[in-house]
Amino acid sequence: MTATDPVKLMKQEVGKAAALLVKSGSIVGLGTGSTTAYTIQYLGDRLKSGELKDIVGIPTSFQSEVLAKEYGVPLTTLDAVDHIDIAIDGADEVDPQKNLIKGGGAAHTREKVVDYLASQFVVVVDSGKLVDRLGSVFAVPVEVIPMAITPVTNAIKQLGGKPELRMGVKKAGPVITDQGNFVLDVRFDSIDDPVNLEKILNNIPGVLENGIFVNCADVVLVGEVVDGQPVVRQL
Ligand SMILES: O=C(CO)[C@H](O)[C@H](O)COP(=O)(O)O
Repeated sequence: MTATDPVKLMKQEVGKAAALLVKSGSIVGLGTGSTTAYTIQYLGDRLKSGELKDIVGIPTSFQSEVLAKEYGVPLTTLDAVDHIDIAIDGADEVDPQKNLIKGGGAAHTREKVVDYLASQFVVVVDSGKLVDRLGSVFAVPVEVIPMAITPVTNAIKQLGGKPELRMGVKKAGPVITDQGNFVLDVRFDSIDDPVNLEKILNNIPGVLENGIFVNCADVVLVGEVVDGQPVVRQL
């Protein structure tokens, strides 16, 4: 089925383009979000047609696990493999140095584990995700263990951030991550040094992981619509 909404169309094309990069016999990191949902679907299609064989996926969330099962992509765990050949994952912001903000789906902790382990990390985004500077549009998601939410909130305010507890949709109360934690979405006036900010945030006791991904992406595929037609280019 082909999407008609332009953003969905971009996500579909770029998700499919990334699925075509996967070779038979690969161990594949399966990202989270609406773009990688298309990747997982196309991986399943390629497996069903016999064009692709013997791949196993490592999911980065319950969402990607459920989708992989739905589309027939066999799964494994990090305990059973010694490497990941390729990881394909979305992002909420991408800067010109290929630094990312991730975690729109509150999956950034598992995503960071899988994406950093991969020999090749391919990012799939629609063109609306490209920014000159991280933090321009999207807040930085920070996963926090629940008992530390107050001191972590205070520490982030001391750093000049504006934290907001992420609330559930169709669920009363805060979002609970796949690990059972809370997420603070933190706005900063300007992120001048993402490398340093990533470390500083992770050094606050009670923080599990934040959504700044630096020096990690190998390839960024960008979906665009040109003259009404979806095209994919490499950043
Ligand atoms: O980081 C993520 C989930 O934690 C997603 O990859 C990111 O939010 C992009 O999602 P989408 O493809 O739906 O725009």
